[in-house]
Amino acid sequence: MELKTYPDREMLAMGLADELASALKNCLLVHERASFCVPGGSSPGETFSTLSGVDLDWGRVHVFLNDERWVPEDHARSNTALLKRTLLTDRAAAAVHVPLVNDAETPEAGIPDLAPAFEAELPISLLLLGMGEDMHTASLFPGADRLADAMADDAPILMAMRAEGAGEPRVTLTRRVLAGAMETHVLIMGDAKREALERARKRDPLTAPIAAFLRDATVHWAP
Ligand SMILES: O=C(O)[C@H](O)[C@@H](O)[C@H](O)[C@H](O)COP(=O)(O)O
Repeated sequence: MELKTYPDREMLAMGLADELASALKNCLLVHERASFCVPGGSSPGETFSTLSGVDLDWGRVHVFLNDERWVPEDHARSNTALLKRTLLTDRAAAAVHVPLVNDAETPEAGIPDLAPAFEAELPISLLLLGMGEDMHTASLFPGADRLADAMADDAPILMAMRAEGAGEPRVTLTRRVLAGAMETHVLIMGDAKREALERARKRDPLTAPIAAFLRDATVHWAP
C-alpha cells in the first residue's frame, strides 16, 4: 500500500483527479477503451468535478459505480444521480455510463438484467474506492448478510447486500471483480477514516472488507 497525504481536501481533489486522468489516458493509449469504476458517497464530489473537465477521449471511457443504494434516481441517496451531476458532465458527459440500478422492486430482481453488461467491462482498468469509518468499501459491509459470499473467489459479478449500517438494500460489485482491477486508488478524508484505515491493515477482510484491496492500492488522504 502507498499512502499519499495532502494538506487539504482541495489539494487532494486536484492531485487525485490528475492521477486518475493520467491513468485513463495511459490506458487509452494501449486499449480500445477503459473501464473506470467509482464510489458513490459524499467524498469524491470535488475530485469528480475536477476530472469531468479534463480533456481526454471520454467516449472510450466506460464509467460505473462500485455499488448502489437500491433507490430511484430521484432519491436523495442515489449514487447514480450524484455520479451524473458530478462526473458525467462537462467533457466527461461523453463517457459511456453502465447502470447499476433499474426499476425492479429489489436488487435480487434487478440484478439479472444488469449483470450481463458488466461481463464486457472486466477487468476493471481503473478502480477508485471509498471507505466508511466501519471499514466497509463498496457495499461490502462488516456484518452484512451475504458478505462471505461476496468475498468468495467464485462470487458472481454483482450481488445484493443488506447490512445494518447500509440504510437501504444495496447492489455491489463483488470482491473478486473489484480486486481484479489493473490499478486501485482509495479516497479517504478526516482523522476517523485514517484511524480506521490503520485498524483495517491489521484485520481480516471479513471483519474489515477494505483490507482486501489495500495491498496494491494507493490511498489518498487529507484531514
Ligand atoms: O454507496 C456508498 O455508500 C459507497 O459507495 C460507499 O462505499 C462509500 O464509498 C463509503 O461509504 C464512504 O462514503 P462517504 O464518502 O459518504 O463517507
